[in-house]
Amino acid sequence: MRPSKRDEPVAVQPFTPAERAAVYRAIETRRDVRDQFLADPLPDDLLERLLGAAHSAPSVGFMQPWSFIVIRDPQVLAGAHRAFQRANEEAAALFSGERQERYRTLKLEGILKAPVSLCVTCDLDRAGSVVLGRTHNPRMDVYSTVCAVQNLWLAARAEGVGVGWVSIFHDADVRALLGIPERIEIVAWLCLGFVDALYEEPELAVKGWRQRLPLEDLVFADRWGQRR
Ligand SMILES: Cc1cc2c(cc1C)N(C[C@H](O)[C@H](O)[C@H](O)COP(=O)(O)O)c1[nH]c(=O)[nH]c(=O)c1N2
Repeated sequence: MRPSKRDEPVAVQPFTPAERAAVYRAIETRRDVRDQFLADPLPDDLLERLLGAAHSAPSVGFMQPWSFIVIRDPQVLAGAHRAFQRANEEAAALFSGERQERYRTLKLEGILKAPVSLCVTCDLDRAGSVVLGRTHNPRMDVYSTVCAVQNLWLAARAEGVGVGWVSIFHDADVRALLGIPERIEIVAWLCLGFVDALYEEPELAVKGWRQRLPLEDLVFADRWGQRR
């Protein structure tokens, strides 16, 4: 049987300098958004493009383990906000002294301000129990789902849409709120909405919580810990 065209790689078209710059600009100016969401609803076609970007992510064995729950119901959003508040209080209590005071000043979610939230889940059984590339590391499906989140986050930046990842929840609260079965892993709660202002640096750095580490401290040569 002759291979069809689809069976052969095609010549790559190099990115123009402007296209390349746009990719790096999206990466470098992407921010986690908590408070800058505008109330304007996200058009359906825009949301579809963002979901399409997420669905273009790499995945182990091409299992595409992700699902996306689009949440606009004010009651569900209010329930998520209450779940956040409960968990955030517990989290605050784990810091002490000045650190705890600073923690309490941080804004760590935008659930009620963002017009839509997305819950990104991972179905560990989507491609059966034996998955190409996952046999020796069962976490690979969750890693794949995180790739989908990052694709969406970068595409959103290019669309003028802010994304805020909220992870200060008890898993069981989100599961009950959204009716997620036990066998499905919850990976991310993302708040989405248009933004017209973003911090130039991570907000946690701007607010003095933690600074960006020097890249040269994180890159080794040939052996872990061995400086270049
Ligand atoms: C897995 C995961 C989980 C969370 C986050 C990120 C990721 C990757 N971040 C956002 C995080 O604080 C932020 O990415 C860093 O501070 C760096 O800032 P920029 O994303 O560059 O703006 C985050 N932020 C927040 O305010 N509340 C949260 O619960 C979380 N949870």
